[in-house]
Amino acid sequence: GAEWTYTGQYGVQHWHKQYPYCGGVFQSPIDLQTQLMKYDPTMAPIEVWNYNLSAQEQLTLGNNGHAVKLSLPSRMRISGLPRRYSATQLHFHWGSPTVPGSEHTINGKRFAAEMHIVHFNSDKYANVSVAADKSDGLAVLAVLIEVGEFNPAFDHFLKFINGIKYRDQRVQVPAFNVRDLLPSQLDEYYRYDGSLTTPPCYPSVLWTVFRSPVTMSHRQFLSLSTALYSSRAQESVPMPLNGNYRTLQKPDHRTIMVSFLD
Ligand SMILES: NS(=O)(=O)c1c(F)c(F)c(S(=O)(=O)CCO)c(N[C@H]2CCc3ccccc32)c1F
Ligand SMILES: [Zn+2]
Repeated sequence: GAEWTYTGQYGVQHWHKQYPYCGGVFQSPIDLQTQLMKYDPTMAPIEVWNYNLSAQEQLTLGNNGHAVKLSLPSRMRISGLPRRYSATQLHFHWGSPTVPGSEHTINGKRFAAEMHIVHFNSDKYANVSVAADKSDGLAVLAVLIEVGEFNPAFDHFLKFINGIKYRDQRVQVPAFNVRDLLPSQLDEYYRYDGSLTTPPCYPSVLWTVFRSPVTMSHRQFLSLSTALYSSRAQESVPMPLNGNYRTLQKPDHRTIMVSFLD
């Protein structure tokens, strides 16, 4: 898309000049603070459907200059939300090898990285582009990532990451069981109304942030946080892609619903 970055003259504090919603209300990410939380016993465990893709199928892994993005088939769905949502893509936010870079924080704790699986309200809208600016358009599953145990599920695409080092590069990768990227427990999560965390920052996202983080090994994390550039291959000055997380936004008197009672 048009020029925007995370730092410098087109960085997060400047987005609102070209993308007015970025200066609006109900923005994401936010700090998930205990004092804003309210237990909601009606929030059912998240259920995923058709996440177990076969290796015969291929997915597009791409570097769009802002994040590493994996395309997903719309038959992948989630339920346990007010409506049914179909997947469109997943992507990651990270810091650097030494600086954590999750987007959401929990009582001020920032995690090493964060994965987002973007879904759109397929009951109501034909595709994600039509849904993206509708208040009931999108639902994103957010998974916090810590450095720890090796996680074979991440290698399904990390092993191809050197094929998309530069902006606009894409490769086809064999599909896999995307459920393996999620925490084992899908019943404990935070829920709030927010926005895209990148321009155009539409306030159209029902956020579900799982309480349990997942892990990847230090080697896997180094690969994610050091392999990519936000610049194109032919550009003379390569710009490393890291720190692609937005600053924390105001709670704007929002309540964070939680599905657990501790
Ligand atoms: N953190 S996040 O989940 O809010 C989020 C991103 F962080 C992100 F990078 C992207 S993007 O499409 O890769 C690049 C910017 O549009 C999207 N893509 C969204 C933005 C608008 C749009 C329109 C069609 C398909 C996907 C998206 C996104 F929803
Ligand atoms: Zn994201």
